[in-house]
Amino acid sequence: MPSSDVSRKAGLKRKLSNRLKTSSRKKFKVQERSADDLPWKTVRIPTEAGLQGGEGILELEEVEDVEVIYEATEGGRVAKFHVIENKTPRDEERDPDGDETGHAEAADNEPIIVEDLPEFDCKSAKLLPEWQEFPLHVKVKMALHSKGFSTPTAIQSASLPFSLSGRDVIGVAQTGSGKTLAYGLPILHHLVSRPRPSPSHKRPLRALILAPTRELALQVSSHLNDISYSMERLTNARLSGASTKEGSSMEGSPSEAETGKEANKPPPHVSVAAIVGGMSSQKQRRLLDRGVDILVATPGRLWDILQDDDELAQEIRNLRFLVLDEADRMIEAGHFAELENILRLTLKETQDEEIPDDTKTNSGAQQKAEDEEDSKRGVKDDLQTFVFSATLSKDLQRNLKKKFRPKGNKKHYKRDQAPATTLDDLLLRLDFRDPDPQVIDLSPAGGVVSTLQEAKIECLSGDKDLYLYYFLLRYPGKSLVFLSSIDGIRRLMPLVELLNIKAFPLHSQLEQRQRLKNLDRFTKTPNSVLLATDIAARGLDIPAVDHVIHFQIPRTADTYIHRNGRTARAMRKGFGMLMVAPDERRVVKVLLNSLGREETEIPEISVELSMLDKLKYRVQLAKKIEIAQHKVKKTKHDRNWIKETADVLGVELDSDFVSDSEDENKPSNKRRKAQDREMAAMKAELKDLLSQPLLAKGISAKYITSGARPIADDLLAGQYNETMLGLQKAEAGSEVAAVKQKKEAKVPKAAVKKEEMEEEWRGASTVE
Ligand SMILES: Nc1ncnc2c1ncn2[C@@H]1O[C@H](COP(=O)(O)OP(=O)(O)OP(=O)(O)O)[C@@H](O)[C@H]1O
Repeated sequence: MPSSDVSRKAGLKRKLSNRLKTSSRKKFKVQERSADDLPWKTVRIPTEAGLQGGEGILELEEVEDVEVIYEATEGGRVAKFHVIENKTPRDEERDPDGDETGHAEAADNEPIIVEDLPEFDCKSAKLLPEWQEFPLHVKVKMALHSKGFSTPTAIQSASLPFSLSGRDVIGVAQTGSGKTLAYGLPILHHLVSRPRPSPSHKRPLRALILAPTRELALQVSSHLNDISYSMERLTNARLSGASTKEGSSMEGSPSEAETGKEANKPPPHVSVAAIVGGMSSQKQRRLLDRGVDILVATPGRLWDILQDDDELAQEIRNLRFLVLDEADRMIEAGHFAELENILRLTLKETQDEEIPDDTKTNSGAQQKAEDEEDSKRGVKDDLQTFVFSATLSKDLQRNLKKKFRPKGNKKHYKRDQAPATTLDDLLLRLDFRDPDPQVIDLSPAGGVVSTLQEAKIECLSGDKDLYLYYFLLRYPGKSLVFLSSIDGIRRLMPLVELLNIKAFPLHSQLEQRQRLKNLDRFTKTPNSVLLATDIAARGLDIPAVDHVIHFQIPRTADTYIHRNGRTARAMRKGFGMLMVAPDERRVVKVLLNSLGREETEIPEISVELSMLDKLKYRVQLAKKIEIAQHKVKKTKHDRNWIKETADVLGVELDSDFVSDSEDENKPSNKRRKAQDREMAAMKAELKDLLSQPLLAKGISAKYITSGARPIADDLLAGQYNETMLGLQKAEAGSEVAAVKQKKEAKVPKAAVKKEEMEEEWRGASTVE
């Protein structure tokens, strides 16, 4: 290490110390690092020095912007290294003083915040070698380490070099590939690199993340909060005068929040909040009044709040980061107008933006000149924009890029321009400050994640309930079942419950609190089922979903990709199954063709027909009960409605109607009683059926070592299906592969087709 550098920085420290001694101003500690983790740069050794090879010197390194502080400890004098601000080029442009909180000149009586950064040496301890190339703040790295994220995902690796150097990024990568942190890490890095905001100042909004659904917005905010909490926990920050905890380690000593020492706790370095519809808007407003760094919002609720909050509107005009997560879905979700209104706030104040006029073209020379002008101009101001999705059409990506290419024959976008009509139109109005936003497209061919096994079941639509029941028993696990309509969920829910399947609904007509509760219960209940509409299709990161079942066919290829994306996340295995009725076959074909795929690529799952027969009666009986229950509920509901309406209108009801419920001998009451008895009998029968073991063909339950298929060995090896005795435990994907191989190996193609067709269209059950 060249000693001149160190002594220069030591001098700087002395200067700082002197100033601090004479002032009671707020003091911020900058990053503290171990010697090995300083931003060392290799010194090029001139060839003329003649030191190459064999001289005992392999590499010389130097370091800049580091304070060396000597502390007297019991064990002697200890040197500590403080790195001064870790900035992106844009930070420097915007904020040469390194304080964008607007309170560098803090009040004299403010408390001092002290932080203990634990020894975190990713270089020498090799804790996070895979993250080494990314200049992320040490606190961010510590949090990544504590979460066990030892390797960046592909989209993170590909986008971080650009986002950390201040560029705008359009990122497309498969579902479950870590896109949230791909855009979240540069934001966290930026925020944690500035001094910790003062407790007595409202922090200005720095990042706005827009997400299409409430659940996704809440999930993104909790994901980022999680990292922020980890940073906090590992940093052990406290207000000066508070007792110091000893032995702060990489795993982190308990935080003050955990030990209840709230009084000494400074505000978090980074604060993240979500504002979404369906939750208390007063509370959300209070949150905003207190000030947050990162706001995650659905466009609808944000626009509601913005309409009477000029301060927030102003903050959005001054954002440092704007993120559109799953932008394509935001349009489908009917947030078009609100989204556009919000985006208008982020347009550059002084200059109308340009969008290309595709009807006119540029000459090559003109184009070149304008490109040069662009690159000379560099970034216009400091807003960084990130657009991420698993599905952003190639056309749109091209158009977004093209926006910055041909500058001749400019068409100006004005603030009062007519509303956008398509996603392309809308995104083209995004005011990227970067003259050449970086497009990173890592989406897999055909939209299929490599760890996803796809399959289908072809059956009559009336048989879907039966096949679904079969699937859930045959392949226990966490299953997310997608339906296209809320009515469909309302019909299926009581049926699966009668069949003793643990199921939870999720759709837009449920209250937000109930939606979150159901998601949580689904997450925590093993072998449970979530019956959901497409509000659950995008972005939700529910841990360990084993199966995605398309009970009703998705309407678009994008929805198919996003639904499937709820499983096979973060390189885990997953299974997606289409349930195709004859009249849906064409839709499936079109859908797959639009992904450049063939319908025949998706194999059929093998079904144990003998088992299906046994389940048929259960399903029929459950349906009968469900229909009868529905009838009773409806009659009750109608009677109550008539009574309530009559009350409101002050109308007297017919005496027969009023006394109906009391008179035992009335024919209608007798009928009702008989119905109740019938219902009780059916329920008892179903209960009995559900309690009986389901035996596969050739199985003897009494003599497990005999019968056509002895099951003793499977039982001993724990390889048995718990509800279907005689069938081995199996993963849904493995049975698909077996069928594929069998067909390919043994049966001539023509014969397979005929046999399959007969089976496919015969149907298995009828609804009575
Ligand atoms: N570097 C990493 N190492 C390990 N796990 C990670 C890493 N980054 C993110 N994850 C985890 O991967 C999971 C998926 O991440 P995320 O929800 O960001 O995916 P996504 O690409 O946004 O998916 P979708 O397109 O469905 O919204 C999360 O549980 C997240 O915690």
